[in-house]
Amino acid sequence: MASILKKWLPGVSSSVSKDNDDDHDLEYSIAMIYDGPDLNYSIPEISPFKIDQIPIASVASISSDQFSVPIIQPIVKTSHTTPIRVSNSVSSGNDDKEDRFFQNEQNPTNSEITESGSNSQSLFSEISSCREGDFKNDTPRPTHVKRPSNVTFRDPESDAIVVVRERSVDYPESPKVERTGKKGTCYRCHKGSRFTEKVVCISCDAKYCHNCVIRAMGSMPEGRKCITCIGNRIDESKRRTLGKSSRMLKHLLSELQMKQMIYVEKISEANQIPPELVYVNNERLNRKQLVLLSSSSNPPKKLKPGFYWYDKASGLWGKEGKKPSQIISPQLDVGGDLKEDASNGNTNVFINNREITKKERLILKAAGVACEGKPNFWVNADGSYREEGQKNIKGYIWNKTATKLFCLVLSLPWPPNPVPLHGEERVDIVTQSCVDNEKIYRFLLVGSVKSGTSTIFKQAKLHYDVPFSYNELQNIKLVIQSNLYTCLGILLEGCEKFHEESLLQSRKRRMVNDSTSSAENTGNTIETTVYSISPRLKAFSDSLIKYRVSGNFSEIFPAATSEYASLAEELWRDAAIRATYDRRNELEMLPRNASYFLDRAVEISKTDYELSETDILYAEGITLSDSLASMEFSFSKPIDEDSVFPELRQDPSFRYQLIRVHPRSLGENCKWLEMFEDMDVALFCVALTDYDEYTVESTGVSTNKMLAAKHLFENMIRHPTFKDKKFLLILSKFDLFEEKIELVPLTKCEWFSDFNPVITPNQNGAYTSNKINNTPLAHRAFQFIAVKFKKLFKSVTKRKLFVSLVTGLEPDTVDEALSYARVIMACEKWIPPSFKPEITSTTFEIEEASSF
Ligand SMILES: Nc1nc2c(ncn2[C@@H]2O[C@H](COP(=O)(O)OP(=O)(O)OP(=O)(O)O)[C@@H](O)[C@H]2O)c(=O)[nH]1
Ligand SMILES: [Mg+2]
Repeated sequence: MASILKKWLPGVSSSVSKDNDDDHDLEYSIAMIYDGPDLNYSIPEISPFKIDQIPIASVASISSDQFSVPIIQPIVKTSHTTPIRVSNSVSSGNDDKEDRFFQNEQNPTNSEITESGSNSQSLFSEISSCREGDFKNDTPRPTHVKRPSNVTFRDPESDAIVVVRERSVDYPESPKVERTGKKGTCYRCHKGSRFTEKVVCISCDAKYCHNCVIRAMGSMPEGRKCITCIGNRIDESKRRTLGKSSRMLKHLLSELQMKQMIYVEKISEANQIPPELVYVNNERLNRKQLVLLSSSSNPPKKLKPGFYWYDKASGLWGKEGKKPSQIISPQLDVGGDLKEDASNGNTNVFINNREITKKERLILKAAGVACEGKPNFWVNADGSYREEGQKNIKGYIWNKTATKLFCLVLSLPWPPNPVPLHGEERVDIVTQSCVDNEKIYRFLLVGSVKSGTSTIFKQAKLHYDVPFSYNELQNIKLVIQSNLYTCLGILLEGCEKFHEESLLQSRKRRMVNDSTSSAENTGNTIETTVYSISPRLKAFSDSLIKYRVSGNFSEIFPAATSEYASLAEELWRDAAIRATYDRRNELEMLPRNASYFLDRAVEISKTDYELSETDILYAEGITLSDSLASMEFSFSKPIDEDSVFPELRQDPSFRYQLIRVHPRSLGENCKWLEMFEDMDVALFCVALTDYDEYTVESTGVSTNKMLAAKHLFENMIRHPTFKDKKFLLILSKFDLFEEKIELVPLTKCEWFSDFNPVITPNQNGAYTSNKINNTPLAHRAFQFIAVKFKKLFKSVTKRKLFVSLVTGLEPDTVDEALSYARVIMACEKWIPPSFKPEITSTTFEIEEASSF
């Protein structure tokens, strides 16, 4: 490239550098120095990274097929430049408007561009003489748009003048921290040198050494950011490093903590691209469109603020004014209409109304497409093309080896799945995936709050022999130990409440009895003392109540837990607490398994306390932060020999991953579900017992938990990333449900108000309360709930919902549910539609039409 320039312009020296900014977009940045009589610009050899600092001389990123004689112009700032072809009568209306759009105080004035030659001058003058106010109103003007720099060239083939135009989005920089120490040292302790390994804050660029990083960044709720930067946007130049692991952090954090850090760094709201900085086909995106774009099955790679064009029919995608860089998911409802000049092609050949570039024309030729005349091809996502106005498909662009070769050579994108899947080819692919035992199949486990997802996750770990990590066990221990004190706190609160109630009652009685005998008063005094805690335990009880309020264990109980164990046990044995525990049904907050742990207070508080399997299962949670837990496993047994899925008989070699996410981590309206787009089956867990329970939201509104679960379910199945996913509904806590349904009618939940089991007499003519047509009431109610969810799912997705009944404390039911998920996935993935057997929609069949 440099030698070509020298040949054409003897007075011009140049330096050429590769711009590796985009995977598919290898281009050359050229800095030119013209040393002619009128101009005296002199720039030493420059590195591509310093291009921005060059005050004069044009630095352009140009494609090899689009220039002839460079004419030098001053520039203000360059990051990306875009060649557009214009005729002497200057640009089209749209170009006009766009260039007006770029005018601001930074623009070079007309006088600054006089060196550009008369053609380009008149062109530029005409563009810049348009008033900014004329710009299209429906596209809001970004407040931080940098002005384009322009370079004009003469096209060798057409003699037309080519203007290289730049458009880039500007945005408020994240504040950079000021270094107080020497260059290369740690920003906190000022020790070390530039060779010391450091972790960099993705927002302010501060760098911390091994000793300081945790102190400076704390628990990293938004990933690698200083505590003071939490909530700040990230430095855009670091966007590509988001979610990348760091060697130093790997040593400092546990595997799980590392995973969580990576996860939150990727999903935190503050770290996302502001949608208003992304333009597609000249239209600014909103949050919904950005999520749609980035959660599509094939999203733009390394998306960053900027201007892009997108061909919705074919999925072709590129930076504005440039050749396509990728083929993304087609038919996404983002951006405006594709413009003819979106990629600045100059070939007279059009694809879906866009004039293509010369490189693309080569691809068409390689695919055997006749490009004579001024053809306009309609190209679909599968590569099929037809000529404008014609019905018949003329052929496929992407299924030729030559096309692929040309795409590789010309750095043009190649579709992710170019072969049309039909006939024999499809069967080959099916067979291929069956032997592909390297791949991991992923199940995402999500559920409403306290639906039992952690219990299922832990049960699966125990059942499939997946060891708990040291950290997980420590976390569970900590949860159990702090729960012990939480339960005691709940009991104490209850105790106080009952004490006050009985005081009030005895006062009332005393007033009534004042006129009667004094003997009865003695009895009332005894009643109030039942709920009085022994004075010896007063200080400890006060601390427990404080802990209930603050939730900060180490602050309230600074010594080791073992120090308080005997006090905890003594309190648990106290008569007042016992009397309160007898009324535990009135204490909503008290977990059912409280006595299991309280009975063993001393043992649990010991430092060498060893967890049993039951302890693990009964303990709430799996991670302290409750955000994300993941395990890999293999099924212990293959699918039955007589199974309809022979492909799965070799199954033990396949690996599966179960990922449990707390709904809180999915954000409002499950917006972060897009992170889990590569999941094979979504397991949605609902506790059957939720139907008569309530949750109080942050707004103070109390909502029925079953309706809250329904709401979460709807959000998930409507989410663009999950709308085509297989769903398995897990209805959990069946053991508790069996007990509850006998006492509390299902109609307590308004969604189930039409549950009206027809109770028919048994063979002896007798009516039994707990059996309907010989089906236990709990099963009938379960089926009713399952059908409610199935109907809801069908109405939204037009597809079938699979349902499984689970008791988290029973390993077999958990195994059954996960095995069922495997069958559902296998059926979807590997069995060609024509061979697909009908799988039942529940682990045991539901008669949808039957009366309840
Ligand atoms: N009896 C019984 N208890 C269960 C069952 N499943 C869960 N539990 C209990 O219900 C409580 C909540 O269960 P978790 O597994 O922690 O529920 P979760 O979905 O993780 O809830 P979050 O902490 O909100 O995420 C725990 O005390 C469990 O021991 C079950 O099938 N039967
Ligand atoms: Mg939990």
